[in-house]
Amino acid sequence: MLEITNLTKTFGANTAVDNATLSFQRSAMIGIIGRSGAGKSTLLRMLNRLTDSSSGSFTVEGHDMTHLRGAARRRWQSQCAMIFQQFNLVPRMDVVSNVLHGTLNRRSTMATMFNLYPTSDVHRAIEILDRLGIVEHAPKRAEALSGGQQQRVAIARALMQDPKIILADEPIASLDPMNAQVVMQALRRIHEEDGRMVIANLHTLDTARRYCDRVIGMRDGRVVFDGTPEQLTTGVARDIYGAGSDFSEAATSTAIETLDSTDTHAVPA
Ligand SMILES: Nc1ncnc2c1ncn2[C@@H]1O[C@H](COP(=O)(O)OP(=O)(O)OP(=O)(O)O)[C@@H](O)[C@H]1O
Repeated sequence: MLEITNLTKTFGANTAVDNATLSFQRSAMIGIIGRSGAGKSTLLRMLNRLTDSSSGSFTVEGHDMTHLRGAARRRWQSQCAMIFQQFNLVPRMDVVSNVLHGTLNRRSTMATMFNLYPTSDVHRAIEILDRLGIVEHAPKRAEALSGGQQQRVAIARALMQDPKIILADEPIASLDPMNAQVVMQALRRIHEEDGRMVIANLHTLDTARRYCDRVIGMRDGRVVFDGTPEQLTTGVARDIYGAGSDFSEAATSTAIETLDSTDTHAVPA
């Protein structure tokens, strides 16, 4: 369904993504790993058409998306929703209105100016919030929610677009381990239950192994690994991260702890 061919992005003399060629025949949950500056964000931004590529192309179901302009580009952007590390919500606006912003591409300027949403969209927003386990927060300002809850609002906003693909750029990098787990489980469920493709840039190996069907490793702009979580051995990870024999997986890892460890702490009487 998604074919990426020699996709390249240069910034001056710096090649951020270097001839990436990847084939995605069916929907999957995909993790992209690699050290800071490897080109992971730039790759996602090219797919979403937030950034123009310098050369190469990508097609979705045979249609070239690389050179779309204007309304066609905006249509594509609504089919591949993007989620960011910093959630990108409107902090003072209530949760439901933030979610309804996911329909902006479909609404007229007048409707947007006066915050007029069809009742069916409001109902759908509530349903999606319920599915993500945060419906009780619907009337609150986004800024009153925890980081993990805010990221789930951002996922809800993405789902309002009914996207084919969800691109997540470091979706859990700002979250504590428990919230990270909840957000990754939400993304996994969306993939499994809806059949949507999820491509997530992840900064921890254990998260990629645990939640993804396929892992792509990038180093210095190039795709240097493309395989299953089982194939992602410590040796392979060392190559992706360009580390020496002293490489420790823990250095890339924020292993998700369970609440069990905190349960054992005695509570003072
Ligand atoms: N707008 C830009 N202008 C100039 N250089 C850029 C721009 N965006 C990215 N780069 C450069 O492209 C390279 C790849 O950056 P990118 O953000 O894609 O990497 P990354 O793997 O996502 O890293 P991180 O995990 O730190 O976000 C880096 O060298 C970066 O400095």
